[in-house]
Amino acid sequence: MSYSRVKIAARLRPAIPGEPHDNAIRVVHSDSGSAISVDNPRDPSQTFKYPFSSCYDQSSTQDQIFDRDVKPLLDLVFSGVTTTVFAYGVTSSGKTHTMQGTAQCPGVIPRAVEEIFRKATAIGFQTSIATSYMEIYKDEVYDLLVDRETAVKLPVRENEAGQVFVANLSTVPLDTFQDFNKIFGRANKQRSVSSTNLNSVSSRSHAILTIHVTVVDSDQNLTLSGKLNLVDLAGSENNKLTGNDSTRMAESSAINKSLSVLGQVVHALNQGASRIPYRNSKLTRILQDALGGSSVGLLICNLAPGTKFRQDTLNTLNFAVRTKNIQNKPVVNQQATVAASKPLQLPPAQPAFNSSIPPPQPAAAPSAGPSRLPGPRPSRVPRPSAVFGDRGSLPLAPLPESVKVEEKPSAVPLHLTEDEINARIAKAVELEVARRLQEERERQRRDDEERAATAAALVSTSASTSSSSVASSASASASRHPTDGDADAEEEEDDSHLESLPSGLLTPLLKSKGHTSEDELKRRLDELEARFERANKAANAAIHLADVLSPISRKKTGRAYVALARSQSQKNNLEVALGLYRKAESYVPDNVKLRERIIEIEWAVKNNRPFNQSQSPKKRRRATQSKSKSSRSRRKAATPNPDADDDGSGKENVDVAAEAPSAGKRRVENAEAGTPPRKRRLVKFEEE
Ligand SMILES: Nc1ncnc2c1ncn2[C@@H]1O[C@H](COP(=O)(O)OP(=O)(O)OP(=O)(O)O)[C@@H](O)[C@H]1O
Repeated sequence: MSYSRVKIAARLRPAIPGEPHDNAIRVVHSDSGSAISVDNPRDPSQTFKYPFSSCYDQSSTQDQIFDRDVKPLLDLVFSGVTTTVFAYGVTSSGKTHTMQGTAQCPGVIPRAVEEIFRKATAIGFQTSIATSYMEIYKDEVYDLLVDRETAVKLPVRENEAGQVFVANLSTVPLDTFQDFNKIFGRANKQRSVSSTNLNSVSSRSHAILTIHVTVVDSDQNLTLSGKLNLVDLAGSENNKLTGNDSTRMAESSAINKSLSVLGQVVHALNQGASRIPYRNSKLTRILQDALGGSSVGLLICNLAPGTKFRQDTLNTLNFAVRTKNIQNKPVVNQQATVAASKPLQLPPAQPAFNSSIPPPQPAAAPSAGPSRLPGPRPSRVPRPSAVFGDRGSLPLAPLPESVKVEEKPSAVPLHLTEDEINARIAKAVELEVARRLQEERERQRRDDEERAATAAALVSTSASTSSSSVASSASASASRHPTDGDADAEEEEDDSHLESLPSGLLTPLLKSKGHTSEDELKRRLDELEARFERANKAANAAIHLADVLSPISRKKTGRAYVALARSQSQKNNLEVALGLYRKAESYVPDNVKLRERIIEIEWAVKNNRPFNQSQSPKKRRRATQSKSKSSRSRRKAATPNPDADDDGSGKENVDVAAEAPSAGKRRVENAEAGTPPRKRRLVKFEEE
């Protein structure tokens, strides 16, 4: 199988009037290539370098980007390959400017369509061009080629071949570039935009324009169906900077959520995960083909200049680095051309985005004919191809080796008998029923996931009185690592992301609300594990529950076990506590403090010694506060407290590993000696 990686182009926009600008983000060119250079926010003497094959600086022009990175892809479209160009970046970084541009400085979209018309004329073969245009606004899909007033939410569906398509999306045949300009201009007025502090015309939706190109070689009896998807993503937003009101906030949260899922998809693809969470948002579902599918991809990373945008820039660049590794398996969509025959009325089940559409009407001689909008939706029923004169074989661009040629069955069956037609209708009905069942299953799955997320939160509530501080410490920790980028941080924030958890698994944890007794918590945790074991057995798999929970759920489950363990150790049931701490460790294996606690209790059990439980969280907090007042009083306040790490909430046991790895190492070493680990550790603290 041949692969094609997503190509990356980075573009830094100039500062716009009134915007403070500095040199924190730069484009550098050297003998080894070009790169984006960003000062390290924590240490300005250091810089991060992101090398990409195309880096455009603030003086770059629209035609430079088009000529160098987009134009070469158009040959592929004429060869029957789906190609996707998407602009990604924080709000106001120049995505719409790059993709749409202005009348004076047209962007990638008008340039690409103009070039497609030019090529269509030049190749001298029967070529038809059509367009569809949709926006994803608050995770709903709308057709931008119909009147806004009458536009309805469009469902995203999958056909029997597993191809995702937007049902009822109109596809408008185009005769000339001028036709396109009119339609595109009108549609853009319908796109959802608003003014924010960062951008007076900020896009509030993701816009996906598709140009369908169908080339017919009647001599070879071949029809090639290529597509160019041009995607202007909405920008990720920091609500503090944008000054969003409640409506904008709702839009912003939908934008950020879908971009977060995009990050998760890219992350999962890079990890080679068995399940890629395409279905978690409409954006990723629709872009599925461009991300690890059969499309050739170009990601344009738009960057805004200056220190103000530095963190966003790092996030964008980290996303680009991950996207660079995605491998697509491009295919040529070709099918045998069929002679004209009586059109057959079949239910519209043709994918609108991810697979070839039926050939639209052949392009007529250029004319400034009336626009097809807002007339009735064009039919999506396959149209017969016309027969053309002898022109030899198609002068197609040589295909890269990575592109696989895929024969598709003819779009229009010939000479069907009535029985055959009935059989097809029956099949279509069956498919529709199957689709509805699938939708129902999908709905149930989503419900289960929501319940699972609630259950995980319930575990947390039961286990910890200060779980919110865990969340804030987790997010603080994420923000402390600028190069970690958006995808990881977002993944951590998404509590409900329980990847391959068998459905209904966490249901027992939902049974009662409010206060959960220790016994009840224990019972539910046992039930949770037992159910998982059963599911595991049924699936003949040897997977541990911890392996399938999301990081957040793992932490929460670990925390629940820590709470139980702590309670047992307070009652001096050390062996039981030890077992529970070990359970907790299986969910958070990297936690240094938890490991240390286990060693301490093991030591106490082995030597038949009591184990001294910690102070209450309040006391410990007070002790910590007084610590900061003076180093002298700190020594007194921190009276040798063997449990200083454990406030009973279990929270510290799941978040500190990254903070104190060296301390943890030191303590483990101590534990191997013959004296109680606590005392030795305290000596160490005194020494410090
Ligand atoms: N290369 C450029 N040269 C000149 N001006 C630019 C350039 N790129 C962007 N701009 C200007 O910056 C502003 C923001 O650009 P644009 O609207 O394209 O951002 P965006 O990333 O699409 O934002 P949003 O996500 O909020 O829609 C606009 O005023 C635009 O004209």
